[in-house]
Amino acid sequence: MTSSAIVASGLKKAYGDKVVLAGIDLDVRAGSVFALLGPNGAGKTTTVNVLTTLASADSGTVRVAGYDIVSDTKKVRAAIGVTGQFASVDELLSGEENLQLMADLHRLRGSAGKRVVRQLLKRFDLEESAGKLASTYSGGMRRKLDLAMTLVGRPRIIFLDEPTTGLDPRSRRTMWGIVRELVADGMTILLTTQYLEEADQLADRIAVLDQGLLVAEGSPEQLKRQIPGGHIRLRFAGAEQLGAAARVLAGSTVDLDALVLRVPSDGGVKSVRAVLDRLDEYAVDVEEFTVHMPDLDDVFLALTGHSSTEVTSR
Ligand SMILES: Nc1ncnc2c1ncn2[C@@H]1O[C@H](COP(=O)(O)OP(=O)(O)OP(=O)(O)O)[C@@H](O)[C@H]1O
Repeated sequence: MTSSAIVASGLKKAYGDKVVLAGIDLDVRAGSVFALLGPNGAGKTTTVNVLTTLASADSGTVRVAGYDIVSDTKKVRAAIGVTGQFASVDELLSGEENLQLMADLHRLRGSAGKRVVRQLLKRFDLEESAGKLASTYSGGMRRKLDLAMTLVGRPRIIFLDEPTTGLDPRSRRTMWGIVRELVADGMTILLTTQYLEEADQLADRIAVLDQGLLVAEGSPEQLKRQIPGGHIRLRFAGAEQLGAAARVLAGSTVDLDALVLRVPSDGGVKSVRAVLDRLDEYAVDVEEFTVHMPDLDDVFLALTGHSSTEVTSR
């Protein structure tokens, strides 16, 4: 039997006239990663704030770790960890001091506290910088420290609000590795993200949030099936070259005005090479070449009929 770590039903919230959550239902299985995917302003942070008891909903019910967030707030708080977009790291303390502070807050006294701090510094590869002020840390290090601080309390459920926004690709991959380890340890993770790739990489289930409503929910595979695949975009110097390319590349679509040809592709080296080889074989010259993988915009266009940046008034 699988149990639910988070169950939300009919969540609504408005700030004045502005409806931010318009009736959200969620069911997050224990031990899984659930991604809430949406553009800026979709309501991701507000959802996390409500689920973590930081903000109250206007209506709807939520149970987290089996407890009602309104009548059992303390028990909910004891079961969860929250890592936000604006880290709770104290810049004027060292990494080690920040962790020690959390250990003190969780009443892990003496050697027990020191042991936890040491273990977390090691696990997050922060030992070398343990004594340095957090203000000197890079964005990636700060996120790691923030997450490490969350883990001091041994939460069963972790909320990660945009854990990799603003990080370079390498730090992003490190963070993904950490998330996978946490799940392997049996934790439940609800993360919010603006990146389809991140949700795809990490999540068992993805819910797409658009203007306070869930417009789709499913496994990454189910969701991607609804989205047009990747393609290679080729731009030519003239209509003649464009026409020649269109004749030799099966399944391509022509944009005559832009002198552009779109060729369906998974973006992999093999399929890219096959396209270039074919053009070479027929001596067709290409002006510009880009590989396009589906992103949040493609998801939104496919699911909602509008782009992720297009704001419509409710
Ligand atoms: N305290 C508040 N008062 C008024 N409006 C708010 C408040 N908090 C959020 N909003 C509005 O609610 C909407 C949703 O915000 P929210 O932060 O939940 O979105 P988000 O999906 O997390 O976006 P982001 O990626 O930018 O954090 C936005 O239009 C925002 O301006």
